[in-house]
Amino acid sequence: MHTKGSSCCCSFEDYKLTTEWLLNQTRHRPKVAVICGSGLGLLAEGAADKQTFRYQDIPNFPVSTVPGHEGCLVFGTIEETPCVFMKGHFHLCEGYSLCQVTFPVRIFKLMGVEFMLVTNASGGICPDFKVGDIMIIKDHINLPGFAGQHPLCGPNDERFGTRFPCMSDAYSKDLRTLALDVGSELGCSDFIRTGVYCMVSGPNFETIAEARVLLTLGCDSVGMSMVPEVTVAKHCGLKVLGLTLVTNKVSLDYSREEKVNHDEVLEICKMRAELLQKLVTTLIGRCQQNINRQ
Ligand SMILES: O=P(O)(O)O[C@@H]1C[C@H](O)[C@@H](CO)O1
Ligand SMILES: Nc1nc2[nH]cnc2c(=O)[nH]1
Repeated sequence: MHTKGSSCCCSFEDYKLTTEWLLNQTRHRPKVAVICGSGLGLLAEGAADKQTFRYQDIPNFPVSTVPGHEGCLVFGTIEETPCVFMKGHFHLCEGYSLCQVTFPVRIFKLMGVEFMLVTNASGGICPDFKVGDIMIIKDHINLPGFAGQHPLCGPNDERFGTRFPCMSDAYSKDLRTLALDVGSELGCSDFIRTGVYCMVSGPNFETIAEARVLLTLGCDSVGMSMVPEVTVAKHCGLKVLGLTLVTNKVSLDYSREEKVNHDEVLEICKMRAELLQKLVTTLIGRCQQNINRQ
């Protein structure tokens, strides 16, 4: 089903088979999808009436290999809103094609999902950012995409979206405003930021020279995921909100000695997981009110 190389694409039958398999296995019909980044699987714990499927048991699904990614799909409800959570997502640096990385997004679309909340861990580039900040993503830079590593390269299936999609409004303004309002209600305004997120492939963290380039490009934080999923979500008409947790400061200065590592990333995710769960749960509840009003 998956072939290597940038023209990798899954056939519509592959998406249909997986979707039908899931629709037969669960009575849940999610309206909201939440992709949980490294160490953020706790977000799914707040759901009621949970039903869990391991990625390895779902036809055509890849499996998570990065520590901090449990590798299961959790259906459930948050304040009466039917949701589906990805406890762990996929990365280019794991060796997956972008078709595999973004495969779940089109499944969510076919299942009837309307909103997608994506979370991940990232390194803070903006000098004002602090470890533990939560950045609401207003825009992204798809660096791998500049070099043709792009989930929409290859044959375009019009059943999902247009050949040349607009990406300037990838992150819903309404959902960003809602996230800011909910953040301030929860007393988090001191560490809620808004900014531009840049994706690189990884798996190494940035050199100092690379970090300086990203700062010059206007990036506020950098990570190794999220952008392919957002791109495919926008292509197929899902509303998207991206929240990235700043788990470390990217070094911009040769005289500074600190060295980032994945354990440190997971430590900060653990510290903020409960608050992020509260933020996401409240947001989903408000989204439902928006859906009801539409
Ligand atoms: O939240 P994600 O999965 O993007 O986590 C980032 C990317 C790497 O998995 C990890 C590096 O520490 O952080
Ligand atoms: N590329 C990148 N990804 C991250 N994920 C968490 N922290 C970082 C970082 O500093 N750089």
